[in-house]
Amino acid sequence: MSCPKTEPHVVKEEVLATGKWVKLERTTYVDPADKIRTWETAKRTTRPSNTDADGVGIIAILKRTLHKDCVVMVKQFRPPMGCHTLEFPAGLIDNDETAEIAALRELKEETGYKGEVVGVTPVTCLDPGLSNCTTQIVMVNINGDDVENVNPTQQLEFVEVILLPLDEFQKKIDEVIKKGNISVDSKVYIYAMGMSQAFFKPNELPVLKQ
Ligand SMILES: Nc1nc(=O)[nH]c2c1ncn2[C@H]1C[C@H](O)[C@@H](COP(=O)(O)OP(=O)(O)O)O1
Repeated sequence: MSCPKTEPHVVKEEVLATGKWVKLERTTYVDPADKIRTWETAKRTTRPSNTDADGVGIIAILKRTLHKDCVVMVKQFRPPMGCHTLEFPAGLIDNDETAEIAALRELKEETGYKGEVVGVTPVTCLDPGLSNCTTQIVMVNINGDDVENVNPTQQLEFVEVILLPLDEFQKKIDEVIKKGNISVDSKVYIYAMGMSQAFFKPNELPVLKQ
């Protein structure tokens, strides 16, 4: 016997606790079997009214003469993880900012580099089983030969900038992980796996397999 199919939807959102940056809600929803259920949901309190994205992540490629292209990464202590993390530069979108403007501002603040936007993703979710948090990934090229990018000055003293060659990205990340006590952002690792696939096994892309 087949179950009747309902379009699942949210019917109620109750705030259980609110902090300055984050709130906890009880979300009441109707599931596909037409049953009423609840979910514990975390939300940021800071999402600007002009966008569905909370923040941006920045894939910044540093291009310099006579150097390999490098991905600009940041290492910092993340209190929720209780350890350092290796991430793409990232940050929250300020009110009335576009993703592109936020990305160039955050890149400059966190790494000192001035970049040029070459692409931007749609709004994507980050951890949908826990939170409605969203991000747009912004692709940025940095002209490392430009005089203002030769000795970049960051504005955040607790953020360490790490340059990793694009053609060995996954290998270099694995080396960082081996040293221990650091967590790598899953977006970073998945990008690294995609790069390895593209560089070393282009004919084995899953889409080409029968
Ligand atoms: N969940 C958070 N708890 C906090 O206590 N403070 C937080 C949270 N999220 C952001 N912030 C604060 C910390 C910074 O001062 C500002 C801006 O963060 P931003 O640099 O834009 O984003 P991250 O790269 O994710 O730190 O917000």
